Amino acid sequence: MTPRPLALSLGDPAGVGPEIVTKAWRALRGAPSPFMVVGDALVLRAAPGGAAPVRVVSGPDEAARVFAEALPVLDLPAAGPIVAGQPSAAAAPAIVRWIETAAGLALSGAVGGVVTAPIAKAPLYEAGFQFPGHTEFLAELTAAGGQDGARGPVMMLTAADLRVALATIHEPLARVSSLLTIEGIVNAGLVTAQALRRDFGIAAPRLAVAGLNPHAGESGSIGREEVEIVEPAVRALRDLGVEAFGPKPADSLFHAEARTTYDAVLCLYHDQALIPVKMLDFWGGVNVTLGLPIVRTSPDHGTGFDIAGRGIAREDSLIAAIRLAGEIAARRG
Ligand SMILES: NC(=O)C1=CN([C@@H]2O[C@H](COP(=O)(O)OP(=O)(O)OC[C@H]3O[C@@H](n4cnc5c(N)ncnc54)[C@H](O)[C@@H]3O)[C@@H](O)[C@H]2O)C=CC1
Ligand SMILES: NCC(=O)COP(=O)(O)O
Repeated sequence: MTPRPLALSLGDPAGVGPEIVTKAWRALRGAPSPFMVVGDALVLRAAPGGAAPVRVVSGPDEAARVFAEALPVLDLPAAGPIVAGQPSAAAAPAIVRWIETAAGLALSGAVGGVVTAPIAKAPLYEAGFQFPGHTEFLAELTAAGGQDGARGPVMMLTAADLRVALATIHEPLARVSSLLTIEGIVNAGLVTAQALRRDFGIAAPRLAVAGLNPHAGESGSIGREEVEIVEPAVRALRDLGVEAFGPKPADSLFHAEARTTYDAVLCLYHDQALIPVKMLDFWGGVNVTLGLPIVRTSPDHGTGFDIAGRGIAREDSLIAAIRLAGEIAARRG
């Protein structure tokens, strides 16, 4: 039987997306899990790094059939001109439509999941996009879909032996403290534990919870968030059957020995989570959205406008994202 392909939204066509998608197809064309690009065929044909045979397809079934010979694309052209390295708000409606179409195909079960190539937020905001990123947009698009257990979205990044989940995502640092709540941390912990079991096959996941302040607040003398919010949240998670511990000082949570003591860290803000992942393996890192009715992964890097069009972008992180989406889709059956 031909496997259900993944839908891969092309992301910002002026970024590294078209190049890394083309390179990923070359690397994976013989692999068992095919993908179909939802994007612009003309842009893909012009991608740097060596032309790939691009085939316009009518849907996932045809994509799965042609994948070994050609890069399949569901062609939804963007308003031009598309110039590598020069993002434009004119492309925003197409970028958004590619994500919506991929999510719709996943919700209907026509594809096994969604992989998103990077978008830049600024040109989308200029065109009226209302969401901080894919994570929140996909949560909105799939809000009516059925979901067992706790509901996300929770952003997780994985690299090598490290997984980090985020209690807050794209928030200004000055607002993080006021956004942390016991309920929010408990929900993020439940979503993460559930995903570790269901999507990553870890039967009894261990969850370290990071502190916010230096030394995790030093018993309340360097900040009260740990005592008033994080500790009660960890207790509540334990009462709900999650093997959670913390708050742990974040500066000593990420070295190799510490990483053997947990299956994931629940971090309290964006850079606390993403810096260790990108330090450990920038090229192999993957962004996964947890707690949605669909599977969604993405490379850990952004649009790379500074190198777009030069043929030097690395496809490794996108390949890791495609592989992980295929694995999670297979686990979910
Ligand atoms: N999943 C997504 O959609 C993400 C989107 N972004 C967006 O990307 C835009 C640019 O963000 P930056 O902070 O500049 O991060 P970036 O990841 O685009 O670039 C950081 C550095 O990594 C390099 N780089 C990125 N991808 C590469 C690749 N495939 N191969 C070789 N080098 C690569 C770039 O040249 C740059 O030097 C922002 O608008 C941000 O919102 C950022 C992260 C993830
Ligand atoms: N820093 C991660 C990032 O910007 C990706 O966000 P999203 O588009 O996956 O929500």
